[in-house]
Amino acid sequence: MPKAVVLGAAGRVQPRDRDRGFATDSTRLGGIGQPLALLLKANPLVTELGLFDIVNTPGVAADLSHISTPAKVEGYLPPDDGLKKALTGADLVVIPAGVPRKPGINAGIVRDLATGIATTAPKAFILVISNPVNSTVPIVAEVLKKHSVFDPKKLFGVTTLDVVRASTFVAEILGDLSKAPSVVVPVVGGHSGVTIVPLLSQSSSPLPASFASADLDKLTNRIQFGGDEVVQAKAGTGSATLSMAYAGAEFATKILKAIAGEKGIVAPSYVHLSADAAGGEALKKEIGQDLEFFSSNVEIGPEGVAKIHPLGKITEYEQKLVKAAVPELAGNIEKGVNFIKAPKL
Ligand SMILES: NC(=O)C1=CN([C@@H]2O[C@H](COP(=O)(O)OP(=O)(O)OC[C@H]3O[C@@H](n4cnc5c(N)ncnc54)[C@H](O)[C@@H]3O)[C@@H](O)[C@H]2O)C=CC1
Ligand SMILES: O=C([O-])CC(=O)C(=O)O
Repeated sequence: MPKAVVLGAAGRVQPRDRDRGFATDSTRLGGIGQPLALLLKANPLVTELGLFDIVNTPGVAADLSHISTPAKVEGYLPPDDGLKKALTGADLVVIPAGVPRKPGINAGIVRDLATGIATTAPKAFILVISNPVNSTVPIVAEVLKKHSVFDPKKLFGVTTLDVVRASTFVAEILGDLSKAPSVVVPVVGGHSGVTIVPLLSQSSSPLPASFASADLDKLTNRIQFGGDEVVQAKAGTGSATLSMAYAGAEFATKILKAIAGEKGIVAPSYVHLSADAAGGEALKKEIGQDLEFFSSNVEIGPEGVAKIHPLGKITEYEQKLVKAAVPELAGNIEKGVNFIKAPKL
């Protein structure tokens, strides 16, 4: 009977919130939280759906509650212990709260929400969407460690949008978008720029033989900087929201299936490398550095991470991409850790 909770679920920012720094434009489409909550409400595996935000959740919850699917929906605001009420009994907590491209603000928001999870739902699976994921996931881990409730098997940075983009772009190149749902391309590393490493040589649908190295550069760059493509098209009013909601719901569904006992659930995710001692250590050897977090294909069971898969056979080109990603990731992880451990430094 899984209860899913979305922290940052209201999405549509009111003009008055501009003064509080939550958005620069009230005409923006309205965030990840709302469409993600819609997709979770539509998922029959969810029996309870808790929505928390600093604005609008009662309205969003009332609206969603009329949809004829099993989940009972409740919306909560900060007054009267709203966060605690939203998190009570949560099996799965998804965090899209924050502001696009404002890493400093997001760090504080994620820290505070993680504190709520540590005290109210320490056994829940935690799915972090708020950017920069490479740093916000270590922030959540440090908060949980401080409260002595850190379970590395249950903390996930959501990198699914990179995987979704890679599938779509490869299907486009193959000239057959109907293949997009079935093309599988592992994307490893982290979730920003050069830390995003698509392993196109492992694509389930091989690229055309005519694919030149310049084409490979172009495709790799498009996957790494897909977020910029959307930011530019939205002309300053926000970043990817609908595709992220789709990706977030897809990953959440995998977790819900794993909780329900389904076997063989594998997805790339940014996880703590101690989550599975054997797999994590082997992965550290492959990437040549003792990183605390890295995204790779992860097998998920009812207790969380069951196995972290190795990168496997990768090309020289991909090895170079991994080499470029590692130092950047190390810096991002350190920033997140220091935000909690040494906030004044
Ligand atoms: N992991 C990924 O692949 C992606 C991550 N993102 C990130 O997701 C985050 C959200 O993006 P959008 O939905 O477009 O932003 P948005 O500004 O439209 O929505 C964020 C929501 O968070 C809420 N919020 C702010 N402070 C809060 C708090 N303390 N507690 C609860 N809710 C709070 C806001 O009221 C708003 O409803 C950003 O950090 C963005 O960069 C965006 C796209 C992809
Ligand atoms: O680029 C951004 O700001 C949002 C994001 O993470 C993405 O679209 O992948």
